[in-house]
Amino acid sequence: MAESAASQQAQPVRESFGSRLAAAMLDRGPLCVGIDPHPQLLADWGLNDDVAGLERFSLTVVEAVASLAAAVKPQVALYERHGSAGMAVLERVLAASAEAGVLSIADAKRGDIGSTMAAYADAWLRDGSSLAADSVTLSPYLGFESLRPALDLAAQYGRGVFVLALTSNPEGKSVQHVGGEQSVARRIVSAAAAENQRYEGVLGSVGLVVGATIGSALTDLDIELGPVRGAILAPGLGAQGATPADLRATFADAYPQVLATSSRGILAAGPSAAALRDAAEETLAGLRS
Ligand SMILES: O=c1ccn([C@@H]2O[C@H](COP(=O)(O)O)[C@@H](O)[C@H]2O)c(=O)[nH]1
Repeated sequence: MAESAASQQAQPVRESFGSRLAAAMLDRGPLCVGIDPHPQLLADWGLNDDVAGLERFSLTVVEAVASLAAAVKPQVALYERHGSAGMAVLERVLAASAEAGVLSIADAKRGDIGSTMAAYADAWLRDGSSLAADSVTLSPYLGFESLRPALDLAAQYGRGVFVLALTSNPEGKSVQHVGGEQSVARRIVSAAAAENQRYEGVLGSVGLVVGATIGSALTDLDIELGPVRGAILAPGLGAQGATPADLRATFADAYPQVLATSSRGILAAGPSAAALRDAAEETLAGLRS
């Protein structure tokens, strides 16, 4: 007899990332603080656009928000632009986040053919890698199945992935909305739901990125997020214009799965750690009300 897809999947041996994230969201609330050390923000904080400025900026954010955010999300591009020394700072930011007890999401948006994907998975998700984060963002536009090495490694190591489904930028529609009733976004959501079947009774390791700015796209494309049984990372709050009310209207019944993420909207309050905390707390209050 043919085995079902779910029973063929490797069974997770560690607590799922979804379950760890759900516990953090229950404890602290549904906020992820993005760590995006843009040159302009470094300047506004009185820091140089160099490796020392990058490190001071990033560790200040971790220290300020680690006890009140469910997760932090360093934007990898803003470390890469400083070369290998910038990536070494990112390693220290990930280590500091783990030490401070806050989950990390490396916003790397990786995606490639399977053989190369295995190397990305090793870098971001394997125990012992200096870049290993609790989770990483992935791009499925070489085909969802090309992400297989990362999907399997995440499950094996109790880590997570967030797959781009409906991104917060206006240009995303030109790819993600294509396909009518079987839109690209809908297929990605279904594939994520199938992956999470390997988990029983808890949120699985595969989350999705669905922007807070997408308006009525879920309804227009007939997409339900509840059956995914994974966390929804929602960027777009704050600097991109979305409000907590938009999040509630957009996600409706799926709102409890949503981890809202804001970077510049909170980071603009720095460099004072107290002011950063206040900004994060104000955002959290809006998400809870
Ligand atoms: O659809 C997406 C996916 C990722 N992002 C990333 O989130 C932050 C948003 O920063 P803000 O300053 O809060 O606008 C940034 O790192 C993006 O690359 C996204 O915005 N939308």
